[in-house]
Amino acid sequence: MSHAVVVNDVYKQFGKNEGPFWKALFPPRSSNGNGNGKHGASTPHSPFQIIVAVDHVSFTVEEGEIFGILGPNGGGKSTLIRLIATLLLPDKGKISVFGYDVVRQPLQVQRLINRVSVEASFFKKLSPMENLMYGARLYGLSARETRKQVVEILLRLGLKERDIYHPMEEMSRGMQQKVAIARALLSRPRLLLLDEPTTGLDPRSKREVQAVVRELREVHGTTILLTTHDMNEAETLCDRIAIMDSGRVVALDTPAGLKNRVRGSSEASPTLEEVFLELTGKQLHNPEEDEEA
Ligand SMILES: Nc1ncnc2c1ncn2[C@@H]1O[C@H](COP(=O)(O)OP(=O)(O)OP(=O)(O)O)[C@@H](O)[C@H]1O
Repeated sequence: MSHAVVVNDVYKQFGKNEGPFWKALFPPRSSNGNGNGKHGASTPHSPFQIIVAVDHVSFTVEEGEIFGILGPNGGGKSTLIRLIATLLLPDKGKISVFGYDVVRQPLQVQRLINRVSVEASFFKKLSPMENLMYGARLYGLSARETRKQVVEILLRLGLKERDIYHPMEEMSRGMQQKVAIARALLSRPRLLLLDEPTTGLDPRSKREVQAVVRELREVHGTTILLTTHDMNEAETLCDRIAIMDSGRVVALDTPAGLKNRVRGSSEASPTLEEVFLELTGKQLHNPEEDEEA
């Protein structure tokens, strides 16, 4: 197997301006002015807060693997995906996708990947078919072939035939998420980046999306890198899981390997939830539970 993604000692921070711009021009003498090196730190008088989103992360994803990044809100998962997708530049470290460097060879990388995120944008007055035909033109695909493919993919993802021709604004978020996945599949990416692909979906839609992810790997050998808050999803879908917390990878292993690490003397197999708690000392916060409550 060859490497699909190599992430080597990658670091990314964001600076958040917390006050009027002129304060940044006259930092108080007593502070260092930028809170550098500290996680989410700011000095008492500093208008800037430095947030370390990705903190010296390294891992490798093999071709054909389903690799999960599991972690709580703000853990750095989306930033990592956006770095791999060439949408952000790393401050330090190197990332390559099928041997191409994301900073020096972004076009080559972009031809091989596609990304689905929760904030996927569509022309809401247009139907899934119209949106996907528009996307297909951007990818340079033929209209006739694409029309057939769009129907096939959307039905496979659980949409009804009539939904394919209705305005997107009349669709649930779950259905829109499926259309976003369908759009990404049109370009037949070698690497599919799925940023929380099933967040907000009902259990049935979740299963449909997960089945398509598995099928993509089985039938087309697509490499899939996904982020999730969902322990069950990570366990059922992923060959390996990197647990990310506060920008760092705190563990990386197969689901079984992760469980073995914290098995201890007890015979019972721990849940991944328990593994997360053991490794980070925190509960994994799941926003969907809040929504459901
Ligand atoms: N463009 C940005 N500007 C400033 N801070 C940012 C930016 N993008 C992300 N951050 C911060 O970086 C940290 C990591 O965010 P990120 O979105 O990568 O986490 P996440 O694990 O994907 O969380 P979530 O599940 O909520 O999306 C957070 O503290 C976030 O507020």
